[in-house]
Amino acid sequence: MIVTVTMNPAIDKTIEIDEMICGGLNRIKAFESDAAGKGINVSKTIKALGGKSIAIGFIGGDAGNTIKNALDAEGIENDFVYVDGITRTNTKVFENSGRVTELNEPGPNIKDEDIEKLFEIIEKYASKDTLFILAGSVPAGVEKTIYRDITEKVHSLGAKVFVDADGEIFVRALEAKPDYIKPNDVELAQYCNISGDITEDQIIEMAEKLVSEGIGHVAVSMGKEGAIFVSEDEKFMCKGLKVEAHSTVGAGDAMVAAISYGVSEKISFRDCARLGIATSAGAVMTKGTKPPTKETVNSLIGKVEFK
Ligand SMILES: Nc1ncnc2c1ncn2[C@@H]1O[C@H](COP(=O)(O)OP(=O)(O)O)[C@@H](O)[C@H]1O
Ligand SMILES: O=P(O)(O)OC[C@H]1O[C@](O)(COP(=O)(O)O)[C@@H](O)[C@@H]1O
Repeated sequence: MIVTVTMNPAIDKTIEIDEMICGGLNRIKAFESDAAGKGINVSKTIKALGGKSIAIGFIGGDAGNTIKNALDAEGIENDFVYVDGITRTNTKVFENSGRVTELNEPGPNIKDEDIEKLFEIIEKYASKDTLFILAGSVPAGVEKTIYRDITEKVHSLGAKVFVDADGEIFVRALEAKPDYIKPNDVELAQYCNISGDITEDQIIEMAEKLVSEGIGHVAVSMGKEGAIFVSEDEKFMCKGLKVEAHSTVGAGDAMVAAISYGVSEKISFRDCARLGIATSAGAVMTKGTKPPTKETVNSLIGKVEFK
């Protein structure tokens, strides 16, 4: 069973404009809204791949209900804690040049009692057959150590954990040795205090170090360049696929989803990587924050090359 935990869900509002006029009037050409937030995107992509997951986390207000209704409509099981505040809206501005500007809101205030309820739900699902996906930022009121604490709790119940986060939340999560992580190259560089571009050799070196410290599997995504995958037994790089890019928002979540789905289907790490590259490339081809169809993924998977 896969359980996605989204502390800070969002309605992603994708806006298309010709060119951003900062400090002036911008006319919107087209817009669309999607139920999102990292774990929710993972659940939607797992569904698109033919798998099942349960989406949990905090939702509130009309935006929270919109997210729940969207998941219900897609047949994605969910078990949220309802909070007093309102689930955020994240605005993604697309310009003709392809430049994307993301404006992510902080999210509602979470109370201690909400966190306690979430832990009860988490413990309910935690068993040796569960893979938890802890993904994205955390809203106000939630300590940056929360992913570490959840990882320790569910590890003690035999479950596995996949962390996709950045900054302090990521650093603190590593203390509990998650089984899978997927930083992107920029996040990894930040973690290693590398200013400027991180090289492939530096990524491999750092991923190997993390594995030697007890992180089970490390996938480092590098945008259109592809990704590097390291575990105790294996190390390989996959080139990014050449596709017509519409929106890279959600590409990382698509990779997390594909690897998690692959793990739940007990396929090899190499095949998880192959599926991750194909699914994330497919996600880039969709507009807004939408997963690719299974047909698109199937049409891309044979094109994945290992280096
Ligand atoms: N322009 C692109 N063309 C093809 N694949 C892409 C492109 N951008 C991202 N991807 C795929 O999506 C994966 C995740 O993208 P990345 O931008 O690194 O993640 P994140 O969204 O977490 O920052 C990449 O490893 C790659 O496989
Ligand atoms: O919780 P955060 O870090 O603010 O990120 C949330 C945002 O990231 C996304 O999940 C997309 O993430 P990726 O592009 O990394 O896959 C959006 O749908 C959402 O608005």
